[in-house]
Amino acid sequence: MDRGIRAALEGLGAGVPEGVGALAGITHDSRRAGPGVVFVAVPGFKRDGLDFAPEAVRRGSPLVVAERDPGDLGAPVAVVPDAREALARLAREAHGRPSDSLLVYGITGTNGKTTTSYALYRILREAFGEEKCGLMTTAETIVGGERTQSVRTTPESTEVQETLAKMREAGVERVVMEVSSHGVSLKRVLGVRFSGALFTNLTRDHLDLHGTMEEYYRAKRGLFYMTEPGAPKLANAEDGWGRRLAREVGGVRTFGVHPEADYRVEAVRPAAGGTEFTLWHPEGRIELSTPLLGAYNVANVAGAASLALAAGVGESEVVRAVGAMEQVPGRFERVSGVEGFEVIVDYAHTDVGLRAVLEVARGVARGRVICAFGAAGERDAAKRPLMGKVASQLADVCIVTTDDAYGESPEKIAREVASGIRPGSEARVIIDRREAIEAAIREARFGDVVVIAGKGHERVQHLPEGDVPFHDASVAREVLEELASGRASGRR
Ligand SMILES: CC(=O)N[C@H]1[C@@H](OP(=O)(O)OP(=O)(O)OC[C@H]2O[C@@H](n3ccc(=O)[nH]c3=O)[C@H](O)[C@@H]2O)O[C@H](CO)[C@@H](O)[C@@H]1O[C@H](C)C(=O)N[C@@H](C)C(=O)N[C@H](CCC(=O)O)C(=O)O
Ligand SMILES: Nc1ncnc2c1ncn2[C@@H]1O[C@H](COP(=O)(O)OP(=O)(O)OP(=O)(O)O)[C@@H](O)[C@H]1O
Repeated sequence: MDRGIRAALEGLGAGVPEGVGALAGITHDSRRAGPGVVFVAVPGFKRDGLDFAPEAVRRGSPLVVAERDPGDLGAPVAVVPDAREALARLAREAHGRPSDSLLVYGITGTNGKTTTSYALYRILREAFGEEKCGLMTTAETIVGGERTQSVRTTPESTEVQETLAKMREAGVERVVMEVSSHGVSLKRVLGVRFSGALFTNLTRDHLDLHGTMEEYYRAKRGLFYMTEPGAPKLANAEDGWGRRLAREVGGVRTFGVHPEADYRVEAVRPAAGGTEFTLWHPEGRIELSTPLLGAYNVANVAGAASLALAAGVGESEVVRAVGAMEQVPGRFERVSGVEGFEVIVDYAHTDVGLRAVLEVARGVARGRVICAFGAAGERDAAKRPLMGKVASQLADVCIVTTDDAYGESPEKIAREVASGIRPGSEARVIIDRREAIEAAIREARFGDVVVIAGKGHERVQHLPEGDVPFHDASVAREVLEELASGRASGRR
């Protein structure tokens, strides 16, 4: 590790000053600093990492890497032009360039990244075995079958490289990695060698970071420029940005129901407990049957199948794996109950995601669709009324509640969401998420579908007063149990 870090610093034109002892790690977080651990001071959105350099040095960091030398830190400072880039390059070298020994497939886009990643991971598992495959998504990280919950979609470069190194050491050969636009823009995946890339779609989100859709698109496109020439690259032909990507970047092929798609989807039909469709590919066609519901999941599964075929996986493995796909945590997750209605937990947190899940819910419902949802704080505020509008168009009853408010007022966010609700719709605001879920479930009657949208697999709710444990599916289960026991004892 020491040699790798020194070489990377030299590569950045900084070098390690005389007398610095053995280097044993890299961090951007002073709370993780320690003897031998190099502290990289990143100028953040909220704070300047340099403010924490004295703490890192106190904890034992022998070297600080920063964009300027504030003087007298008590440790030498290596000055670099771009701290995030330095962090990524140092992390890659510190871990011995793990992606050079792996085949890493990056999945990007606004919606569908996690589902597409799980589908591709399932196919690779079928073809190469569980112990040879890894997965990094918003929901989980899986190393050779061992699962841990994720905190972020694409973590900082130190964690990306560390996880890839862990995978390499465990004997993993192929990795599916969900890559967020933050991951590209904030250089979290810089230095990862990608052996395949896929673009799902681009709709309004994260403009708080990117400013414009053009910049947001360019961030996603960045993944394709980091992908090896000649490696399989796929873009969704149903999406205008996807078609643009295919025109702009050499070697990108397209998938979807679009008539000119290279991997063309045809004859989509509902089947018992799922969906069937035909996928034409350059060497023929396959009939796919997936337990997932909805047109958007056809796009997700078709994308994953196309990338797998382009990467050389056999048709029969693709067909078998797609047919055996497991529940993706928090994506159209059915919470079982005995009440004669369905409760669905879904991660939809944009107007597009909400439309997608509510359309499927409408298809499943024999009665009404009841939707409890909210919008996140400190994130692109313009999507809030759009979410209210979509929910009131597609659900019979809307309950606006709190998502992750972070430091923002939940009441203010809810007002902004509710401002988009169509006049005359049946809608309520219940700020407390638990109470909102309870109200939605108590409202349901035989044949109805309750959709609890926004937090999916997540187990923490970020509120102005701090983080609290919260898991939509567990809360829904508790409410259903209360209802069942109340009914058994004659209450209700
Ligand atoms: C906008 C954004 O992405 N912010 C991330 C960024 O924050 P920042 O640069 O503003 O950091 P900061 O808090 O100002 O601190 C500056 C520096 O001081 C350091 N520090 C801070 C405190 C301390 O005690 N000691 C210390 O050394 C920090 O480690 C950091 O390097 O760097 C921090 C350190 O890694 C992240 O925790 C933080 O993610 C926040 C929590 C976050 O919510 N990010 C989301 C928006 C995100 O990244 N989402 C994407 C997209 C998901 C999707 O597609 O929907 C994702 O990939 O997950
Ligand atoms: N291809 C798609 N098009 C539109 N909406 C989709 C698509 N796939 C999934 N969705 C909706 O978006 C939600 C999130 O899906 P998924 O987790 O697969 O996307 P994601 O891109 O990983 O999201 P995030 O970046 O926030 O992690 C789903 O629960 C569903 O409601």
